[in-house]
Amino acid sequence: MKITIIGTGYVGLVSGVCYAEIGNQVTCVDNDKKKISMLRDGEIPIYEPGLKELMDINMNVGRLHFTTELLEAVRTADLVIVAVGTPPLSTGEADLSFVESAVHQVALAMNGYLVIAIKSTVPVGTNVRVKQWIATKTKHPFDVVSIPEFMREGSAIFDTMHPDRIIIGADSKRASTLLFELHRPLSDQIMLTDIHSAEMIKYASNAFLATKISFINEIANICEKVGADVEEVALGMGLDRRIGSSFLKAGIGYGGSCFPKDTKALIQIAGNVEYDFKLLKSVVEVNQMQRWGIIEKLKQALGTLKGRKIAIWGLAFKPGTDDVREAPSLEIVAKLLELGAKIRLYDPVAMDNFLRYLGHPDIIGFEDALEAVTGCDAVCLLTEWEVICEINLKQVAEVMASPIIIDGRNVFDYESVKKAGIIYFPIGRSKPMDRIQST
Ligand SMILES: NC(=O)c1ccc[n+]([C@@H]2O[C@H](COP(=O)([O-])OP(=O)(O)OC[C@H]3O[C@@H](n4cnc5c(N)ncnc54)[C@H](O)[C@@H]3O)[C@@H](O)[C@H]2O)c1
Ligand SMILES: O=c1ccn([C@@H]2O[C@H](COP(=O)(O)OP(=O)(O)O[C@H]3O[C@H](CO)[C@@H](O)[C@H](O)[C@H]3O)[C@@H](O)[C@H]2O)c(=O)[nH]1
Repeated sequence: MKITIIGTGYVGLVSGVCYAEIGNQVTCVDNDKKKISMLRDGEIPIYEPGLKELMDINMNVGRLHFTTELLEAVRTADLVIVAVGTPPLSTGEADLSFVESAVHQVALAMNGYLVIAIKSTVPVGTNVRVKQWIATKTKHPFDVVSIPEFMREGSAIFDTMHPDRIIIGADSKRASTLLFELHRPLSDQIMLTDIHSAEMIKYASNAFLATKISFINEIANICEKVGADVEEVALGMGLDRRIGSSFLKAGIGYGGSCFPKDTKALIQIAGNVEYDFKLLKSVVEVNQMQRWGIIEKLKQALGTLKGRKIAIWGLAFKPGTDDVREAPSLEIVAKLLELGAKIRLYDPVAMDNFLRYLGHPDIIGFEDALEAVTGCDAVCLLTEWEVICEINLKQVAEVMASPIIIDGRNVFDYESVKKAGIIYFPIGRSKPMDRIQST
């Protein structure tokens, strides 16, 4: 199948590479000339494990191409997939201007029947508007299909090649058959549904996962007060198959380019039809509060933070990516600077992106996790990179001015930190000794 993808960001690039890998001819279009020139030279603008290797293979066999020439790419395609961004507006609503502009360009380029599939995350009802936008610009016949994307950054290739399910929202047999054929090699769990439901499945899935995270974070906060251990609680809850163990990891809350934006957008979608989505509003509020737990623990450990040297381990919103969009690290570091702390940063891949958002004379970046904590009064672990989880805690204790770890991702166990002589503040875990005493 000849596929043209408009928008070569995380989703467009990973999808393009994977569709090529299963034998399709793929052209990825972007209006960012610098990005396309990099990609043509075989360089990738993002950090995503396994992506470069798969991209090289498919470029070398001539199945994967990059261009800024949308018109030619649309005219030669059996299927056009739109994967441009839908960032949040200040109201929380999704900004659909990139989608609107992209489909206008597609409509103007059409020279016959075309299936246009929307992969961008768009509010319920958008694809009906997309049809209207296209119809005003072309006389050629077309179908619009919704194919929401569920990949996670950091494991995007695996998620795309082995998806739990494919959702196809369509109102035309011809179009849904084309999309079904494309995805058949990837999954035997393909659900055909109407367009509105497909759009809602995407938001509802992200909102549900975000709810699980905020739920376990509140349980963690209660655990701290009643002498329980949230890691034990999550393990015990997850053994119930109706609950499941995933997305029950307590910490500093969710970040990234999707959960924060999509939860707020769903609150708006509900609000637009006069429905007050109380539960989801609380999920967002709990998530926002959760990151301040790190600052509270630092104050508990050090008293004032003015003039203190604080190290930050991990800046990306999760391990496996260089993405810092809506990462808790941004707000936590900004708050620490406001409180007068001197910041030492370490992240294996996200440092440059972070400093682009938040450069400051009181911030110094390091290329080594141990160097970053040397001489520091405390370190806050914000992203559970493997290299940080496996650090030699004894060495950490030796080089720090005071060996204090605030563990925002609960990666260390009490025995190891105790042996290393570290003063340890995890999230939602009371010390085993305290638990024994409280029984
Ligand atoms: N990032 C993820 O993990 C993820 C996962 C699932 C769904 N989504 C959704 O997918 C969509 C894309 O997300 P992303 O993270 O890939 O965004 P992104 O910002 O990384 O990439 C979007 C790309 O589209 C390009 N673009 C914008 N307008 C264009 C136009 N008119 N013509 C050609 N190119 C254009 C931009 O230059 C950019 O390269 C969003 O709606 C997002 O919510 C993202
Ligand atoms: O138990 C957990 C699981 C995740 N997180 C945090 O939640 C955020 C999101 O993590 P994850 O879902 O793994 O990454 P994303 O790449 O944002 O993927 C989500 O958002 C994408 C964009 O919509 C969807 O496609 C994916 O299905 C959905 O998982 C990160 O900050 C994690 O640290 C937790 O705090 N606890």
